Amino acid sequence: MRVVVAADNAGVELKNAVRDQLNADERVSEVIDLGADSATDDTAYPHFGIAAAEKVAKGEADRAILVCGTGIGMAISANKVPGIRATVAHDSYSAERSIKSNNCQIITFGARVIGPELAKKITGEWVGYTFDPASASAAKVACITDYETQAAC
Ligand SMILES: O=C[C@H](O)[C@H](O)COP(=O)(O)O
Repeated sequence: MRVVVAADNAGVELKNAVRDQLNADERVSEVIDLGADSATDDTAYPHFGIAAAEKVAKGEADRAILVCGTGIGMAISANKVPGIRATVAHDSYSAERSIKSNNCQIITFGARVIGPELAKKITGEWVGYTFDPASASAAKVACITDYETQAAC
């Protein structure tokens, strides 16, 4: 699994902690860090969120974890990229269902909301989940995709 990580200045520290854990996870083949590299980088979160989501949408990565102050701005930004399903996931159950129900490629964390230990725990669990295209959830996700591509659903 290839995972992109990115954060704005509010999320740099948590992003780095998540990145380091992903790098140590043998289930993860590649971690692509798009920055920010420093809390002094004041590039706004949409630039990071959109860049990360585009990498996933292009097939250059499988998933992404994005961090800002709340996780909300990153989720909104990533969801503007066609084909991307992103959500804030500050608890284990939501992170699990983001994959199993919604086939989300991206979860986001708010560094002002969640602590590093819980974020790392959720990250480890999240890597282990896969979406079942034969599940009853698949048609529901397909409805979203159909809307996005302007087909009826
Ligand atoms: O969703 C936005 C993020 O939380 C960001 O880190 C902070 O945004 P703000 O400076 O506009 O509050």
